[in-house]
Amino acid sequence: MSILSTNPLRDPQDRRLPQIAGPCVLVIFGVTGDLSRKKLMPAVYDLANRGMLPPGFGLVGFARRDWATQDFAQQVHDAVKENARTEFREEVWEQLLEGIRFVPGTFDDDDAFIRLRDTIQELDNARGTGGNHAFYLSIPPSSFEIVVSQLKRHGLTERTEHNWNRVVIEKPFGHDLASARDLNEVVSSLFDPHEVFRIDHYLGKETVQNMMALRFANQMFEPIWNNHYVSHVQITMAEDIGIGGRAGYYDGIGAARDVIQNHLLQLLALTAMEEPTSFEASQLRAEKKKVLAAARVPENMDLHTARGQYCAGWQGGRPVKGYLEEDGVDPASNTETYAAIRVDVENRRWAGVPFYLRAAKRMPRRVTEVALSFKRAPHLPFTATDTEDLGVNALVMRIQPDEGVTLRFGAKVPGTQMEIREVSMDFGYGGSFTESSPEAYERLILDVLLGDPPLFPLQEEVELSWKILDPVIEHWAAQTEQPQPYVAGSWGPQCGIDMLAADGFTWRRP
Ligand SMILES: NC(=O)C1=CN([C@@H]2O[C@H](COP(=O)(O)OP(=O)(O)OC[C@H]3O[C@@H](n4cnc5c(N)ncnc54)[C@H](OP(=O)(O)O)[C@@H]3O)[C@@H](O)[C@H]2O)C=CC1
Ligand SMILES: O=C1O[C@H](COP(=O)(O)O)[C@@H](O)[C@H](O)[C@H]1O
Repeated sequence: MSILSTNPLRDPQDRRLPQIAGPCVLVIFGVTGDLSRKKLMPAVYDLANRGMLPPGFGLVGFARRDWATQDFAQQVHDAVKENARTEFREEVWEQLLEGIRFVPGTFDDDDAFIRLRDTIQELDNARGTGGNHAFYLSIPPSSFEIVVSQLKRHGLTERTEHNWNRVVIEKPFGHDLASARDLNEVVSSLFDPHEVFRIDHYLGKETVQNMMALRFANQMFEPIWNNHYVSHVQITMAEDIGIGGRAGYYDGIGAARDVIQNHLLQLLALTAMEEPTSFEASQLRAEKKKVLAAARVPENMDLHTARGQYCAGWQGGRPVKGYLEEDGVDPASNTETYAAIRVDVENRRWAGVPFYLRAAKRMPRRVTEVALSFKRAPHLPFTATDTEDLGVNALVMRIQPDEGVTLRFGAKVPGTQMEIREVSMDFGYGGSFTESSPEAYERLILDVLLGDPPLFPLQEEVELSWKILDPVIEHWAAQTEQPQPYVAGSWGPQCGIDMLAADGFTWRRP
């Protein structure tokens, strides 16, 4: 019996549910890595549990550990038990298990790719996949090219009109504009554009998709969504964690390339774009592209950018025990773990409204939000004392972890005086919906298997984002001093505070 037909989590009559993927094999390169363990394998299980995967689904792991399929299956099982969103059901697991295989090898090992091809063929036959394959590259960006070339070399990119082969590439796509173009040249020589899925998992988040619902399904926000009313926008992605065991990837990449180039600029694009004519991939991407093409960091980068590196504290006036002592980090590394930039969107709607983007590790708490701060009312018929605690009006889209939307405004404090104080009106997912949000990777993996592209950035978006960021990275690379230290658990270095103060603003403390 299929997972679908036994699944209590799925109501087959519900027309709003996304389609179910057809028979296929998903190959994950880098299955022993952090992302695969925490997100990808649990997402595959959750999809199976929700009835979104077909009975003929196969999962192949590729990594350099000398594992047998049982070892890999155990790894998937543990990852699922630890990180899946839905309850563990033995019958779902058993059915998934039948399609699980493991291929040990390194990316430059031709024999390993021959074994991979044989394994996929065996699964194609056993599971009736019709020769449909998705190759997920959850690997260091420096290995994207070699893996894609190996797929081609071993005939794994061949398709007919009856089957499909798709490649899923994790971010960051390149480390600057030139390398993104080089990588794209390799990828597009082997895959057609509609076969390439560049993942930016922020686009798979419910709350990020809700930004479009909030803006375009309602009448009341649009009239104030422009430079007549908005004074500035703050986009924050703060993480309380450090780099964990990911020094090999993170050191040399840093916060700006890791998340500003992709997640935060995508959030900016969704905040600033015009209404798309539909949510078809081409329309949505066209609007995002216009924003990214109009966005730039102002020229004075000493003033309008800031970078920092976390430390544990200070001793004798010097920072101690921080990022530089993490396992695998170059002790002289100038990689930033805090990055903040001002971006101006040079078009009629946003002229004069700075967008401030900040991303950092080892902040006081994990929070991602997009906050629009509004201008003050042109006239206040109150005394200055009445409005001492008024603050500025703000609309905050809380992306995570406390998902929802907050509106901040002034209200009269009960009593005989006309005293105004800042208050909040909150929408929270937990309180308003009984439906649970799928994890971003669940949605995105399903979209890959369905061949549904709107939530995947195009190469042009990737290039436009590098065009915005490259001058900043070049500016920082030319600096002789280290990124400014900040104590882990604080809201970042002084230069970040100064960056906003120069424009007369302060960072929100979410
Ligand atoms: N971790 C996260 O939270 C996120 C990560 N990403 C992106 O996902 C990708 C993977 O990240 P992450 O999982 O953190 O990285 P990890 O360093 O944790 O994992 C990398 C994986 O690649 C394998 N690998 C590396 N080199 C080779 C090689 N030469 N041959 C075979 N296998 C190899 C590793 O195998 P082995 O175990 O043998 O070393 C490991 O399985 C990156 O592009 C990253 O930007 C995106 C969003 C979030
Ligand atoms: O892309 C990345 O995102 C994670 C954070 O993801 P989130 O969904 O938990 O916000 C970040 O830790 C990692 O450095 C980065 O590569």
